[in-house]
Amino acid sequence: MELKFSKMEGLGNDFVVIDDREQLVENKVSYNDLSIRVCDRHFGIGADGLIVVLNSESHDIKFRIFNPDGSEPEMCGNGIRCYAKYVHDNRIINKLEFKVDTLAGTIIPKVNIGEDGLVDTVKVDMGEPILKTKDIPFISENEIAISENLNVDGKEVKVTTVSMGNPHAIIFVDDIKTAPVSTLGPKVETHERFPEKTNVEFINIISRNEMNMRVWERGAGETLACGTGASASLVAATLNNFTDNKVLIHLLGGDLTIELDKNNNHVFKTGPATLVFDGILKI
Ligand SMILES: N[C@@H](CCC[C@H](N)C(=O)O)C(=O)O
Repeated sequence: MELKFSKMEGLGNDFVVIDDREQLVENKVSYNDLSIRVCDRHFGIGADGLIVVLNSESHDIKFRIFNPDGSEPEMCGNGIRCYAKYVHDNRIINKLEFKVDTLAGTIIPKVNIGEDGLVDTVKVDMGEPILKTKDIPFISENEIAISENLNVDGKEVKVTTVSMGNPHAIIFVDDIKTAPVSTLGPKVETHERFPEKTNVEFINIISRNEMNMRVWERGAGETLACGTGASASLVAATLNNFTDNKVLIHLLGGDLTIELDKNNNHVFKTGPATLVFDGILKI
């Protein structure tokens, strides 16, 4: 079978996007196995995730995302912008704002059209952050974990935990360049107090409206950017009273603007989405 795909990226967080509304792919191969295959940077296309476009009975359209290790996370902030560009530019959805069915609930992207008539940037209503440790899930005696000690190899590391539908542990550091992303990241990701594992963000505060971020993603390793991670990090920074409600976040792959709307407690994220190339894969 020949499978059409688009290779897309949002701030260097890159994805293989496929349209399986007719479920022809799923009848042939599991999305989990396909993700392991296509995400491989040596033997596959190379990506931080596989995104699948599906029909939804309750929403305009449905989104599923798979990590390079084959696991299925609930949401992906950079991925949803690429997805919004894909469904708009391929005329699957003919609206500028639409409701997407995800494992993290309803997500609402609003696309901005560039001079070429195609989607340029996307503003996403990421919904409300989840703070209760039992819902993240993070095993803790506290209802909410703000700079709580986590014992890693005998040393205490302070984590603030937030879910944007998927789990995040935020660690504040003095220097982003020397942050122990590839050493501490995997240990926190697989720590026994995170029963569903976690994404791990390292944040360096620059001012009350600007910060640096690096991320160790669950099921993927260090990536150039993470949209749910950036959203969770703003929430964590406000919980610690380090920033105001709107921040510019510098990631390895570029900048994101994130805002926590105090009126409805929703997080809004604005950033680019880019088509890298289209291709055909034999499966
Ligand atoms: N890159 C994403 C997050 C993708 C899912 C994550 N690895 C997880 O397992 O939760 C983003 O931009 O949010």
